[in-house]
Amino acid sequence: MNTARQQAPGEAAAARRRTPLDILMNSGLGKLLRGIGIAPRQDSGESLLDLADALLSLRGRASGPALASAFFDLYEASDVAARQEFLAKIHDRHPADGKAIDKAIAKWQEKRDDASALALNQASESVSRRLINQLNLAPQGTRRLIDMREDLLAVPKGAATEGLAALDRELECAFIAWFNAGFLELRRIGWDSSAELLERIIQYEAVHQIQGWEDLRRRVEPADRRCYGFFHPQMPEDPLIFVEVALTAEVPGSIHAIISEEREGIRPSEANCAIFYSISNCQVGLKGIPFGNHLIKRVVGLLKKELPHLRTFATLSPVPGFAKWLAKEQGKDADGSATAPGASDLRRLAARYLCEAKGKGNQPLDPVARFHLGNGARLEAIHANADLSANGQKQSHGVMVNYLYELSDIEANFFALTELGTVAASKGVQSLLDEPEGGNRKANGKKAKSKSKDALAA
Ligand SMILES: CC(C)(COP(=O)(O)OP(=O)(O)OC[C@H]1O[C@@H](n2cnc3c(N)ncnc32)[C@H](O)[C@@H]1OP(=O)(O)O)[C@@H](O)C(=O)NCCC(=O)NCCSC(=O)CC(=O)O
Repeated sequence: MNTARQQAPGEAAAARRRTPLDILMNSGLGKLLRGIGIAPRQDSGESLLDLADALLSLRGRASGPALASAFFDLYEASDVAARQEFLAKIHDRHPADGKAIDKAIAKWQEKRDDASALALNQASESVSRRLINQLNLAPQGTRRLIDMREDLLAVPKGAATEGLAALDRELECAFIAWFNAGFLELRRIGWDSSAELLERIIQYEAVHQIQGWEDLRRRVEPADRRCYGFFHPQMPEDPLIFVEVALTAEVPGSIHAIISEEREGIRPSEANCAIFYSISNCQVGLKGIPFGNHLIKRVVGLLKKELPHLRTFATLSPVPGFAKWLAKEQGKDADGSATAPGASDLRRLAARYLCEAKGKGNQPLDPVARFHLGNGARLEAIHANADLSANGQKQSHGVMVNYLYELSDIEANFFALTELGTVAASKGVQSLLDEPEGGNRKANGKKAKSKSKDALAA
């Protein structure tokens, strides 16, 4: 006998209209919340705050993960304004407990032992950090916290507050610990990887756009092509960062040689070089958590093991800030609309830009140079007409460069950059810098602050 009750007209629609908050409050958890005097209000920015309070007061109880899950259901069903309102208020809602800190300091001054040091540490732990740890217990908690930080980073600069900055610092600190490279899995991504993962690779590629499935296939399937990513156990089909590698006979001087449809493949046994030609961070919410350095070094290690005959590990990299810098040098609008000089002049100017132009903290101005040189690589070669795509022309007048990863030199290169402000550059690049001034160079008499490997070793 069918005992199912017929739904009255409109009942189904009413059920559909029930918000995640209604559902929560009608569940066992809702009863528990009411039992401890917490009754979230309907306005979702406020009810998120109420639910966060409940989570904090339920510390240590078995219902924590279920409540964390309910919190995220409500958070994700809220519009971006309500989500950001919650983020703006939550940190300030729970200021540090000054009395508890004073008491712990007094105890530390009296005893100066491990127990009082630990008590001081606990007393000064921010409530936001506790909340983050509680939320991480929800199903997919880490992934959902990353998305939450993406919301936080999207708050317009004008609306930034100290509370938001403090919450961001707490999230960043938690992520630095959870995404320590030691916990991450390095995996090869191939044509046989899941469709979900491959779709994400197309979406996340930030350097040389992937023009659909066939283009992707050319980058991950042939024996002389590799793609590797770092994965977190909670996000097995969603990479944190990935790098595309070409196995080649020689170090290439143009991107066409690597991604063109007509290129002729080689057998891995014939390859001398592993060329990193595209590395992309994937998760906006993990901004500031560095993975790239570890990824490149781990991939070099892996390839050396698999193909011990490989001699050269280098990149073929864009120079994204070059056209803008050149326009400024030439006194044109800083929109990159400078007239491009001839090829040899371009290489000389690019050498100056990469070795001498400095930004914040006296670091290389170009973001990609900052990344590779900061990893201890050496600026090896500069190529004109190397990226003829519209984007390549716009950002660097077609210039691309090779950074060389010579594992034995990495520490010295890094030291020279950070301690002396000196860019490690090959003899070829050095000679570009030494060419007499002319054309567009401003006569400022500045001496090149870069050294060849040999000069550094001397
Ligand atoms: C290169 C990275 C993996 C480095 O990651 P990090 O975590 O170390 O650094 P980050 O992401 O915080 O970036 C530092 C600052 O540089 C800026 N930045 C980074 N890449 C940029 C680019 N291509 N054009 C303009 N700005 C760029 C960031 O916005 C940020 O600015 P702010 O500090 O103001 O917020 C990543 O930045 C990234 O995915 N970039 C986009 C893709 C890219 O350019 N890849 C490198 C070129 S390919 C390549 O070189 C070959 C290869 O290696 O395979």
